[in-house]
Formats: sequence, structure tokens, C-alpha cells
Amino acid sequence: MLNVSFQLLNQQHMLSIIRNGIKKTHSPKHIIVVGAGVAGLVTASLLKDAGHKVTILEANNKVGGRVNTLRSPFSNELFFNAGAMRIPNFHYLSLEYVKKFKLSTNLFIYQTPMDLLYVNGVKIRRGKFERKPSLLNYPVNPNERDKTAEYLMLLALQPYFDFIKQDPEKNWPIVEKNNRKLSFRFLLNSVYSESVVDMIGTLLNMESFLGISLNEVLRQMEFFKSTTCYYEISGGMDRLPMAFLPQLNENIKFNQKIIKIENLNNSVNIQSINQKNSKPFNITGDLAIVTIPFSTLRFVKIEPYDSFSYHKRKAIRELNYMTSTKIAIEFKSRFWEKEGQFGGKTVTDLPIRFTYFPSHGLGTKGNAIVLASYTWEDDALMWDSLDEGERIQYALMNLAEIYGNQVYFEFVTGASFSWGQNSYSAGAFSAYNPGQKIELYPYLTVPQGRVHFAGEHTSITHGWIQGAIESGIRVAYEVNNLPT
Ligand SMILES: Cc1cc2nc3c(=O)[nH]c(=O)nc-3n(C[C@H](O)[C@H](O)[C@H](O)COP(=O)(O)OP(=O)(O)OC[C@H]3O[C@@H](n4cnc5c(N)ncnc54)[C@H](O)[C@@H]3O)c2cc1C
Ligand SMILES: O=C(O)C(=O)Cc1ccccc1
Repeated sequence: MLNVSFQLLNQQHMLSIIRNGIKKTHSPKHIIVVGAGVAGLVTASLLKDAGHKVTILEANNKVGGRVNTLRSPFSNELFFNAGAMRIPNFHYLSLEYVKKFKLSTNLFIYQTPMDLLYVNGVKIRRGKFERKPSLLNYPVNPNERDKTAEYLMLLALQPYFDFIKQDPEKNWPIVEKNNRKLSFRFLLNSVYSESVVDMIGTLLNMESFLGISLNEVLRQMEFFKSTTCYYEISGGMDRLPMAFLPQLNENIKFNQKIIKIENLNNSVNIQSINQKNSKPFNITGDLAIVTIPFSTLRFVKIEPYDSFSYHKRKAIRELNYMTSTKIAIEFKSRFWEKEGQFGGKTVTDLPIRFTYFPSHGLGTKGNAIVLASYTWEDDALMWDSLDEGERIQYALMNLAEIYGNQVYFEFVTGASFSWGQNSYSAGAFSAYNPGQKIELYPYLTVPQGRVHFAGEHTSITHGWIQGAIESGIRVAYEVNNLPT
């Protein structure tokens, strides 16, 4: 019943819940929320507001989780968004919280005609490439020549979008059922040469999505379109999770990494280990809401064993996570802007793959931070094999091949973050492998006894803050409407 009532919670309902909260409870409970990422913060905030007692257990020493802004070792006000760095203009829930907390934003410049593409040994500005794509020397078939990667990718997917647009509510499930076993690569291989698949993978950052479920790619399509508009939170994306602290700080127990959940008939007991002093900690509540990634939940002991169903355990064990690694470098000046590039990115088949230039402080003098490398999956694993110093050295070498040796004279310092090596996420974000949506989705959100679930992986917007918010609202509504 609850799931049905939640399904009535469309975007308008969720926006209203962000603005006005959920209904006040007549039977307050003690709810333990595991994880102080966006999902945990949203659900704890709504439930505390509704009159419940909430205790948040967070393994890290700060809130935010995969919204993680690093300011050290950089100078002055400079920062690096090691996790989330942009909010699409159609992520209304994310933007509603930005508005609620009165956070300022600026445009995140996703790409510009002055972007440099350095692929197959050819260096070319995006504007010139889009006028004559064959300049990048991909050995495509004659009928594929002089078409951009984005044009060819959207052409292949258009029939799906045309069908879904006719009646999204009715047709999305049909598309997902018909394509449930297909990967994105299978679709592309059925219409294009291998060279086009390579061009789409390399230029659109879709290489790591080729093996992912076609349905997942269809859901994420707006992300891969150059026409999508993004914002960033000025001063760092961590301002969003930190905005929950005035209301929730007293409820958060930091440095508490949970290791066991006892899912009992009349209560939930959770054991954690203090990450600072290794002391065990125990807490008992009426209910628990687990918002941590399933990739980290795999390490948590659940008792009694059969208090989680076979299908829930299978979903926790099998849900696919992609990894990601970012490397940021501080330079003495904005040398890229002298060449006419303001914001946007560089795309290359060198190991750094995608470089993003700052969208804030455009045209200013002084030091600035470049996201020198943002990689996913196999590209990220290469960087994970190096230590911090080597990552920065090799990233500089790659940048020198594109921008010349000035990068060495401009270099100040750098930092990197591997989400696959982060024990509090064990990966970057969930992404269904072929077949997983149909097989696992029904079991991701369903509660198990007194344990409920949230987090981006339990939403339909994997890999985004919006997904974490969706899940936090859903589970707060679900728990607040439990029979007393
Ligand atoms: C590299 C990268 C880039 C991204 N880019 C964007 C972007 O540009 N825009 C966007 O909207 N989204 C982006 N995302 C996705 C977005 O950051 C996430 O979807 C969202 O932050 C997830 O929130 P969550 O609360 O579901 O999970 P998390 O943020 O992972 O929160 C879970 C919390 O649980 C804690 N935890 C884990 N294990 C335990 C344990 N055993 N005990 C106690 N606590 C534990 C963690 O420390 C963490 O604080 C990106 C993510 C990554 C990794
Ligand atoms: O890089 C981002 O902006 C993300 O949100 C990561 C991502 C990218 C593509 C699909 C899902 C998540």
C-alpha cells in the first residue's frame, strides 16, 4: 500500500514536501538514519520536522557523502568538487533545496565552441570539429562521415524517445521491458560501424556506459546532450549538505561506521565502530533508514539472517556501481582563457580523458583550479593504480601534450579523489547492468521489517543529487505514514 501511495507522490508533491514538510506525526518514533549524505539529511530533516526523534550515524567526520568539496591543499578560497559538481536545470528537487537554503549558483559551462578536442593525434577546437567531423580521422563508413558523435548517438536513440514521448507513463515500462537485456553497445553495434561506437564512447564520455543497460542510458540521456544547461553552487557544492547542519547537527553522530544491524520484532539495534578511537558504539531505535550505498552495505552484518529476504540480499550483492576518479590542479593563472577558452572542457583519448575549466571567476587574475581529469570505470582504474603524486605528475604530462610546457611553470599544487578507493562509498554511483532494472528494481526500496532504504541507488535518477533527494522524500513519507 505504501508504495502505491508513494507512487502518487509525483514531482509536484515532492516539491511541496520540500517547501512545507510532511504531516506532523501523532506517534513519534526514534528513527536511526544511517548516512549523512543528501538522502540521509533530507529524510532526517523531514522526519525531525514531523516530530520524530532522529539519530544519524555517519562514518565520516563531515556531512555530504558524495557531495564532497575539498579545499586543502589549495590556496585562499579555491576548492575542488571531488564528487557532485553540477545541477541540471531540470533537476527541480535539487534546485528547490538550493532555493530553500538561499544558496547562490552560477552557470556551470558544460561545453563551448572553444573546447579543445585532442583525439587520434589531432588537436582541434570543438567549433571547427562540428563543422567538419571527419577532421578527427575516425575511419567511419562513407554514410557515417562528417556527422558528429552526438548527432549519430541521438539518431540511434530517437525512435525510443519518439515512442516514450507519446505517453511516457505507459511507454517507459514497455521500452524497459522490451530492452531489459540489452546494453547500450548492443544497440550502437546494430546500427553503426565500430569506429562510430569508438567515436561516441570517446567524445561523449560514454565509453564506460557502453556495457551498461540501454535503459539506464535512455534515462540518463539528458546528461549526454550538449544542449543541457547546468548550474553549480557558488563557493562549493558542499554548501548544500552543510545547510542542513543548523537543524540536524545535534542529531548526528560522526565517525560512526556501522558494522551490524539487528532487525528485531520490536526494535532495531545498530552497532558501529568509532573511526577515530575504534571504540564500539550501540544504539537502539524503533526503525532504521539505511541510506548508504549497497556497495558499502555489503560489509554490514544483518541479523537475524532471514530478516532480509533473498531478493533484498541479492539486490544488495549485485547492484552495479561505477567507479570514478578526479584529479584537480591549481595553476598560477588562467592560461586557457588567454587562448579564448572560458569554462567548458577538453576532450582527449589521453588518460586524463575529460578536463573541466572553472565556470566561476571568469576573466579574473590569480590562481585557479582546473579539474584536470574526470574519469569513470576503466579510465579511473588506471589512475587508481597510481599514488597521489604520480596522478598529478601524469595529469600534468597529459595537459602539457595539449597546452604545452607552460603547464609546468603555471603549476602550484594538486589533489585527487578516487571514489572506488573510498570505503564510505565503494564506488561513485549505481548504474544498472543489462537486466538489472527488471531484476533488482522491485527490491531496492522495499522495507525489510523495521529497516527502510534510501539513497541515489534506490531512485530512478541514479548518480545525481536529485536521486538522493527523491529517495529521502519517499522514505520519509513511507515511514511517517506507517500504521502506529
Ligand atoms: C564523481 C562523482 C560525480 C558526481 N557528479 C554529480 C553531479 O555533477 N551532479 C549531481 O547532482 N550528482 C552528482 N553525483 C552524484 C551525487 O553526488 C550522489 O548521487 C549523491 O550525493 C548520493 O547521495 P546519497 O545520500 O544517496 O549517498 P552518499 O552521498 O554516498 O551518502 C551516504 C553516506 O553514508 C556514509 N556511510 C557509508 N557507509 C557507512 C557506514 N557503514 N556507516 C555509517 N555511514 C556510512 C557515507 O560516508 C556518506 O556520508 C556525482 C557523484 C560522484 C561520485
Ligand atoms: O558527472 C556528473 O555530472 C554525474 O552526475 C555523474 C553521472 C554521470 C552520468 C550518469 C550518472 C551520473
